[in-house]
Amino acid sequence: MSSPPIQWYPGHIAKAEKALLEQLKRVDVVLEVRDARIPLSTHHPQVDQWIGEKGRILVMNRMDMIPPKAKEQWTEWFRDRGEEPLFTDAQHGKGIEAISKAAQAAGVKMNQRRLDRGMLTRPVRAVVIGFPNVGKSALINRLLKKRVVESARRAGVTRQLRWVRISDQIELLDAPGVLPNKLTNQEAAIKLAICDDIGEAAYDNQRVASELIELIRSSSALETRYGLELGDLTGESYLKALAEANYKNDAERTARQILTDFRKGNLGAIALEMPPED
Ligand SMILES: Nc1nc2c(ncn2[C@@H]2O[C@H](COP(=O)(O)OP(=O)(O)OP(=O)(O)O)[C@@H](O)[C@H]2O)c(=O)[nH]1
Repeated sequence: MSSPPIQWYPGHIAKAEKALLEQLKRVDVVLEVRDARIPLSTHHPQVDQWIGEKGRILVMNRMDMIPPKAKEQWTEWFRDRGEEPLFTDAQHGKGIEAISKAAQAAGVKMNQRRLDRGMLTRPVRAVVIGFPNVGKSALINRLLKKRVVESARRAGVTRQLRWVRISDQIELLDAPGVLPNKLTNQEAAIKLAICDDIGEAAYDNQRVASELIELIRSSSALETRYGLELGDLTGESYLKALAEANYKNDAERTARQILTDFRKGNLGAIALEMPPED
């Protein structure tokens, strides 16, 4: 199919990047949130450079949306690279305690360095960052144990700065940092669009749904949900066939339905990315 590439608007990128750097300047520790369904595509190539020497906690959110096996394999893959991913389900409040503990541990290290330099100790300062809609606000609310940050299904609802206390030892910026994405890698852009992690980019639902069909073809999720065999059909042909069978030939409505079903978990727990072979 020859629809235009998925793009974000350059003005947004410059503005988002500036806001993000302002937030990062103020903190000791960064909670980097990724979507567990697509841990690589929700990794921003510049994030390591932006975080620099600060502590980083790697949060894999939406763990409820991937099979336990995928979680195990990703954990092993990241550990082989010296990283410890912490899996959360911010919607239902799972795995949150481990995040607070990790932030606290980072604070202990920071305060040891301060004491070594003859300075007073203070609470560790942290910020949650990640792509649009990965669950940053939901995570902040869970860390605070209350709903103070607006958490919405729409991408891009995040606002400005305020410190909130999670405990005696941790202060958190209540507004998450949104990672701007230039979307130069189209394969990643499509996965972000499928997962609704793309913010205000424009894209073609039918193309994105066709790609989703291709990506999940080895599972029986589509047959189970829609009662239509995939067989050897391409994603595009399956979309057409399903539109004809169930949706009065309306391919656009069919595409939106498939995407909504995937995003709501109606197709089951599916990882769209698995650790790459070495
Ligand atoms: N199933 C599931 N849904 C989640 C999880 N975390 C967040 N959500 C849902 O994902 C949607 C987006 O969550 P938000 O917390 O608003 O995401 P955000 O990253 O703050 O979004 P922006 O403000 O747009 O950058 C909401 O509908 C949440 O309820 C999770 O772990 N599992």
